[in-house]
Amino acid sequence: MTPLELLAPDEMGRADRVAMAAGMAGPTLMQAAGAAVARAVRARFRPCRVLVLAGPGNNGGDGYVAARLLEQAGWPVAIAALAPPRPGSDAAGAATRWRGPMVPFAAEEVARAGLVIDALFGAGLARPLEASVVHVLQAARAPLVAVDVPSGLDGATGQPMGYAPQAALTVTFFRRKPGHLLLPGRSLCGRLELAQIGLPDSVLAEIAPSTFHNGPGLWRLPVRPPESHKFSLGHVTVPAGAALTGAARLAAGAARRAGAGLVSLAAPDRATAMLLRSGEPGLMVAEEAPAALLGDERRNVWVLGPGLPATPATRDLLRRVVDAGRQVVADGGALTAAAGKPEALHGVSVLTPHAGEFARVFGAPGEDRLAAVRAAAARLSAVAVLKGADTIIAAPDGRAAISDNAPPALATAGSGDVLAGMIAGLLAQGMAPFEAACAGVWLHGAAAERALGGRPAGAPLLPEDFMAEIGVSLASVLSSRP
Ligand SMILES: NC(=O)C1=CN([C@@H]2O[C@H](COP(=O)(O)OP(=O)(O)OC[C@H]3O[C@@H](n4cnc5c(N)ncnc54)[C@H](O)[C@@H]3O)[C@@H](O)[C@H]2O)[C@@H](O)CC1
Ligand SMILES: [K+]
Repeated sequence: MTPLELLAPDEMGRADRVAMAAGMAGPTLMQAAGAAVARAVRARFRPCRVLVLAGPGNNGGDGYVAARLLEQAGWPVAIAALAPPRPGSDAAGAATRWRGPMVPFAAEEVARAGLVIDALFGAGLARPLEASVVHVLQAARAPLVAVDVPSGLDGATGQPMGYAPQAALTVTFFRRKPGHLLLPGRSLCGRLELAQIGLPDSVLAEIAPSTFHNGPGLWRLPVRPPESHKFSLGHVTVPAGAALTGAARLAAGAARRAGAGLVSLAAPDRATAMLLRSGEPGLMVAEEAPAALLGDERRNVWVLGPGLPATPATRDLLRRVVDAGRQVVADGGALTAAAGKPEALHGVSVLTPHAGEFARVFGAPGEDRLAAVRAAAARLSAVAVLKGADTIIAAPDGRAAISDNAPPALATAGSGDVLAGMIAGLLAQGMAPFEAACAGVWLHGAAAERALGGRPAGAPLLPEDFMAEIGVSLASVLSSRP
């Protein structure tokens, strides 16, 4: 299985140094990295005229090794060096073993190639590419294979520093980097291959990675003991607004399917209660004012926001629920009601903003969304989930996870309400907030994937449709576990 830890470029550099201090030789790692690139190229492409663009650092060094091995395999290869490696460096060692043709670092050379290997910059990227380098990269007509990352892509954030080329294939080493999963990095990498180059996993003990690829290996779903009864599996309460009752119903339906023992909607008035009762038969509808339900401590988790208005009343309700010691998943109206006032959300367990809501509450996240979500989680001592095609989940203790299994079909109204309900349903059964949020996000994507059933990932999908697949997705994770 692909390891779940993700290493930012500086952590990767530390891993490298730890291994070297333990006696691992730099040239050995470089040889293994270059060999992995050559192997991936040979597996995916037919022999053709290869041009390796080599930078001055170790990324370039990997390129020299790959060039040599491809040439030995009979491929026509040339190298265009942007700058020579620093004398005495591992890359300089790799360069001296290259006996094949060197060509100018020029657009015409790139345009003539049948395959371009981009070994300009990897983890050592320090500033945006110069315009002349961008010009050369943009001349490529052929597929581009990136060594470690497409040059210009910040491996920590997934954002190009200005420009990064579109790769058909990216070969990275030891562990994936956050930028391989975060957008637009994930798209720019094309197909991603992870190669092991001899670095032992034990170096991770010193790095203590805190960023992970979200997947079932990262959390454990609650398993119902035989003596379970509905009251032992939590009670999720979802206050509904008078308008947008559908949002609350979706959240409540999702909480049930995620396994909460009891789920009830709280109606703001009699007419809304009637409307809500016409929904699923298993959903309970309370007609008391939400605050009157707070005395019942078995109502352990509240979903606040789907379909609630962004008003001071919503903010007050959130405060009362938190002060009563209940867990809260804050979404929609509850988030917008905290626009510019993040402290209004203090005490919630999980908040699930989309990009717009995140910006309203905390300000625009900027280039480094991973850092911004971590900062939001730390600031509120809550789990923060920034929803999107590359949902980021961060815990106040510094852990973060990146999800990449959401099909674009999930970009539809109601999808977020379902997610908030799923997370609440998992929390209600006793999962810890970070694990519940990660599991909810992943199962949400998995349910959508199932609902698509082989249709294109961007095909339209109704929340009702993928909600029906939550139970199966959950069951398949449970049954794949010993
Ligand atoms: N475990 C590891 O960390 C391993 C790393 N390897 C390779 O080493 C790479 C990292 O090597 P380095 O740390 O030498 O870094 P890079 O090779 O990514 O680049 C560093 C060099 O590029 C220059 N530079 C940075 N940005 C520039 C820009 N925009 N324009 C012009 N010059 C710029 C720097 O001044 C420095 O000379 C990885 O990406 C990977 O490909 C492999 O060799 C094997 C093992
Ligand atoms: K590169």
